[in-house]
Amino acid sequence: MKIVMAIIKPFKLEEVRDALTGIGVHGLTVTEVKGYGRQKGHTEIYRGAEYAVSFLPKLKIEVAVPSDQVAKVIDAITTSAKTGQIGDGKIFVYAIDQAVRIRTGETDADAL
Ligand SMILES: Nc1ncnc2c1ncn2[C@@H]1O[C@H](COP(=O)(O)OP(=O)(O)OP(=O)(O)O)[C@@H](O)[C@H]1O
Repeated sequence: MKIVMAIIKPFKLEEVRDALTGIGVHGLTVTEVKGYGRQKGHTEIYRGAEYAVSFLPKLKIEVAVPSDQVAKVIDAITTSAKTGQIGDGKIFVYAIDQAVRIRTGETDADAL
């Protein structure tokens, strides 16, 4: 199993969620975060205004999926979160050892 973690522009959340639902992803976690990428010192448009970038609001999305679904999830996020402008975000993938559904005690792929 893997966690696919994506940092996206906040206004892209609905599109990304719809794309993930469309490929059968049943759950995700969203966290409000702040960050910057390589454009630091340049500018980025946020809610119609141009900002000199230090830390900009972003959303962090985390999806736990079986390893064989990672490529599909990355593709769905990339396609739905992309504007083509700077600051579109990044995707990081890392391994997880275990998953448990608290209500039933199911584990690993059955718990996702
Ligand atoms: N190396 C990194 N490590 C951790 N988080 C990062 C890293 N790079 C970017 N991020 C996070 O991703 C967000 C979006 O990154 P961003 O798209 O601005 O990266 P970039 O490399 O400048 O790409 P672009 O050229 O598309 O602007 C940042 O605000 C930050 O939260």
